[in-house]
Amino acid sequence: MLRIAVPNKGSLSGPAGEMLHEAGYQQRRESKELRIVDPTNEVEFFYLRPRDIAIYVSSGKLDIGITGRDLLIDSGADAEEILPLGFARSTFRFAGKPGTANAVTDLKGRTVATSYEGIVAAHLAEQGVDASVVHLDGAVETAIELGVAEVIADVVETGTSLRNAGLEVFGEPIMKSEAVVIRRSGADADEPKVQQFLRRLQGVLVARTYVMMDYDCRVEQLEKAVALTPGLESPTVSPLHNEGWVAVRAMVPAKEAQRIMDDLYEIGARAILTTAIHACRL
Ligand SMILES: Nc1ncnc2c1ncn2[C@@H]1O[C@H](COP(=O)(O)OP(=O)(O)OP(=O)(O)O)[C@@H](O)[C@H]1O
Ligand SMILES: O=P(O)(O)OC[C@H]1O[C@H](OP(=O)(O)OP(=O)(O)O)[C@H](O)[C@@H]1O
Ligand SMILES: [Mg+2]
Repeated sequence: MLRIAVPNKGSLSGPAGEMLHEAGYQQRRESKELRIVDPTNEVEFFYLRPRDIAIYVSSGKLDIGITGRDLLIDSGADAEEILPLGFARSTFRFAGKPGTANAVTDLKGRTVATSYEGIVAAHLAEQGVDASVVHLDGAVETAIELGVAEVIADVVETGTSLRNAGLEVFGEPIMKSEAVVIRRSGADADEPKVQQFLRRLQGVLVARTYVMMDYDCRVEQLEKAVALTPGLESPTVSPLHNEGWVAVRAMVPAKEAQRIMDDLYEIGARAILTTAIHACRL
């Protein structure tokens, strides 16, 4: 049975559960449940604190985990990312009151508050900057107002939390993060159960980002039309009863679907339809 760690709280928890559900896995019904077995798919899910997931996975007791790239790196655990999942996207940055600093090199001798001590200490060392790091569990934006630190390093998504605290980012982004699937470093990459799990999640990612497009066009326009909708492999082209016409079917990126429909119409394609993809194996 495959043993998988899933975030039990925070920004990662809801979207991770939704993705697993879309991939056909049974998920817990109550937020207090700490583990469940999905007997049909022969998987056991452990609902753990996102911060602890890399540690459990690196111990080898759990095969796979879903966590944030920033949390994985911060933990220093011996685990590696095997599939990015596209949600909980964030950037990790320094911030302070306007005018406090312009670059990481300005932090020499100063104090930085963060919940991600591992990332910050490593970044400061890499840049050769000698600064102190204070660990706080969360809401680090308030640390400056209350005099615990002059600078913070935190997750930024919309920037609302920083603005509300009267803070501004400075320096280069320290890292970009998103939810990722992890496993123990060097674990068997070809394990069939792991591969099947990854294919299912990849199927969800594709189903979320692509739509199926169908249209009819005249044979003379086919090459131009296919250039607009090349599909992932190659589009399906079928003859129509009306001579000189063909029906074309191809997957297209959902974000570009309306523009592609306009372009297809321009070159004479008609009956252009898009439909959602519910599941997929590439
Ligand atoms: N506002 C946000 N937008 C996008 N991703 C976020 C946001 N806040 C945190 N994350 C991401 O979520 C992960 C942190 O999850 P975690 O559950 O520890 O924190 P949280 O979502 O802030 O919840 P908590 O209330 O427990 O602090 C990290 O990968 C981080 O990059
Ligand atoms: O740029 P924004 O869109 O404002 O998002 C970033 C904020 O979201 C997270 O905080 P959270 O609400 O999880 O609280 P925490 O600081 O206690 O983790 C993060 O720590 C930032 O404070
Ligand atoms: Mg948080």
